[in-house]
Amino acid sequence: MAGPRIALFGANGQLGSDISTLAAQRGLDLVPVTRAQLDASDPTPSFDGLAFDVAINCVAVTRVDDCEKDPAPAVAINAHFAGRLARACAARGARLVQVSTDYVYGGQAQREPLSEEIGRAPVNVYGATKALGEDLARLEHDDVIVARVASLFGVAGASGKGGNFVETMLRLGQERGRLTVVADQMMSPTGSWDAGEAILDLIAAEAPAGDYHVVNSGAASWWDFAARIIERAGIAAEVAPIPTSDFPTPARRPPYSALSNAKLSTAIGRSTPHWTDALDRYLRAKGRI
Ligand SMILES: NC(=O)C1=CN([C@@H]2O[C@H](COP(=O)(O)OP(=O)(O)OC[C@H]3O[C@@H](n4cnc5c(N)ncnc54)[C@H](OP(=O)(O)O)[C@@H]3O)[C@@H](O)[C@H]2O)C=CC1
Ligand SMILES: Cc1cn([C@H]2C[C@H](O)[C@@H](COP(=O)(O)OP(=O)(O)O[C@H]3O[C@@H](C)C(=O)[C@@H](O)[C@H]3O)O2)c(=O)[nH]c1=O
Repeated sequence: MAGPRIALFGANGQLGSDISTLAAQRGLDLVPVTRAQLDASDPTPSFDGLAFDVAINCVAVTRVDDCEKDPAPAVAINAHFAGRLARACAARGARLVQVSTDYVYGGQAQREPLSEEIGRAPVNVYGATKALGEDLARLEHDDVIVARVASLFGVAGASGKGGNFVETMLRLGQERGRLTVVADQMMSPTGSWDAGEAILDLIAAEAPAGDYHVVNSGAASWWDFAARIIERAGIAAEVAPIPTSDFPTPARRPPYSALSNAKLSTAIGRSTPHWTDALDRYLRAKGRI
């Protein structure tokens, strides 16, 4: 076993399961922590018996519309648990990698890839609770890396969502033959495998504490993303672009949350693959191409 001992909270999730696999491949000393061992909604969670040098927090409530309808679980898990874990890290002198989201943005005017310098402006409860989680973690501890990932797709699928956008598009494309997808929301599609690689690289590089946009290269609208998924999987379905006003949802989505990953590239000494490359690897892993 090499390097620091890493405790991975949310180890069974979409991102967590890829990080577990990657850590095993790299021969890292990783301790998976799952819901069965620790309930993140507990106001007094016990971290007793857990020894680690770095914690990665992949725990979250990820159903964006549910957060809007009932904020309480997201406030407890996305926000307060991050603060509680940060306090436990501070007590141990351990670094915290707090996984966050592009949905901390959305209210800003800028329409070019956002750097870490721009102010956060969430437009929904999920994003607001993730932003609060970042803040509470930093209040409790100096040594926090906030790793903002986005629009994740990984082979396990998000356990909270019961899948991911790629699987939804593949299913709807086969069932309906015609999809309508919003073309006026720009973001950074990101394979959870590549996000996991970059997070482990940040840890290995002992990158300075602070915020990092941990995303694949390139930006896309959800329509661009859907059209590419359907085309690469060879599904005979039309993908029609629509405005957000034609797809009402309980929670607003950011009109623009494409992220610049230049700071990440500098920190880990490489750029991340383009999202189309990550999508091809995902579809291959799923036996779709
Ligand atoms: N999915 C996405 O598109 C994006 C996700 N993110 C962020 O990435 C991170 C990982 O998300 P992802 O892997 O996709 O999502 P998942 O829903 O797959 O993972 C969430 C994890 O949180 C765990 N969890 C939820 N509630 C509790 C609880 N009460 N106690 C203990 N564990 C709990 C889940 O456990 P269990 O497996 O037992 O349910 C799961 O392991 C999160 O921080 C999320 O906010 C950011 C941008 C995009
Ligand atoms: C299924 C579907 C969705 N859409 C729209 C709705 C929405 O605006 C957009 C994205 O859809 P979803 O609801 O699947 O995505 P959403 O749950 O908003 O995804 C977000 O999840 C959280 C956890 C994050 O942190 C974000 O980075 C982001 O990945 O696509 C269509 O236009 N047509 C469709 O058929």
